[in-house]
Amino acid sequence: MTRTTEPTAPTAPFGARLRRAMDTRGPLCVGIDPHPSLLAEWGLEDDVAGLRAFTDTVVDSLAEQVAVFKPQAAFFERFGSAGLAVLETAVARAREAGALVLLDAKRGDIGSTMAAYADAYLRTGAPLHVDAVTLSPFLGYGSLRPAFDAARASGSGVFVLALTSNPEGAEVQRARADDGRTVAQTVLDRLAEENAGAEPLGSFGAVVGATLTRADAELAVNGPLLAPGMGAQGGTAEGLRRIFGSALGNVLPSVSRGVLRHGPSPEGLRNAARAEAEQLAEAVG
Ligand SMILES: O=C(O)c1cc(=O)[nH]c(=O)n1[C@@H]1O[C@H](COP(=O)(O)O)[C@@H](O)[C@H]1O
Repeated sequence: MTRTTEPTAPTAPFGARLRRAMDTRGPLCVGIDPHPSLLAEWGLEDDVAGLRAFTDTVVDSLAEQVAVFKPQAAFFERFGSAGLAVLETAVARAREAGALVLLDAKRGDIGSTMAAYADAYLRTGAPLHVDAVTLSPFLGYGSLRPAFDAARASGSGVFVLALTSNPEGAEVQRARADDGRTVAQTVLDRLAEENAGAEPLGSFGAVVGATLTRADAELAVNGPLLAPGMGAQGGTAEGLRRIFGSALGNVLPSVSRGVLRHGPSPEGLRNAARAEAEQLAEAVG
């Protein structure tokens, strides 16, 4: 009988591993969003074989170059268990090649169910264990506690939605609580508590869109700030300086379609990711 070996927990916490990846590979996250329209542009069918070819090409082309991949779970879930199998393989291959994997799942639920999500993504040895996962705090920040606990135990990380890149987000996220703080600021303040004392960087990040005009929030959470919305949604490298100010050093800009539309040629993908990284280094440095 063949025994499978349980992977050991990563030695360093996610924040430290992310800091090292951003410093050595540049602060760029490439989203893996296999939209049906992109599959068509790549000459692929909108089926599991097309999904697998697309995902493998992105991972094989960029895994030694980019700091972080962010697969968007929805595009894999569209295909049921076969799609999840593609995701599982991609996660393993990306991590083997030295890239970190942030699964964009935006999970959020009552605490007891949150514990099951944490078990799915943040437990060492789970089939879909990733380096970090995106979470939604809108059932109450405290409901995410099982995910923080699981992440600490396995050296993983989480990114909590604070100020999202879509225009509809503001009506919830900019709403003010009785103490005058916005909902987003309450999330950011709780993350700062979570990351207190962590060096060189905490493992618990916030999502702050690259499309905002201004943050109008205190962003010093001592953790990473994922900035999606670059490219296709209008976010620019120059805009990051305006939004993030002195927190710029902790920003992980994320681009999906802006890079993916340069495939299926591996060279095209690599050049696009390199160009993004250079622009970012110039704007952020
Ligand atoms: O959590 C995210 O990644 C996310 C948060 C947010 O505020 N806005 C946002 O666009 N995203 C995700 O980032 C990706 C953006 O893709 P592009 O617009 O193609 O770069 C999608 O997978 C979105 O689901």
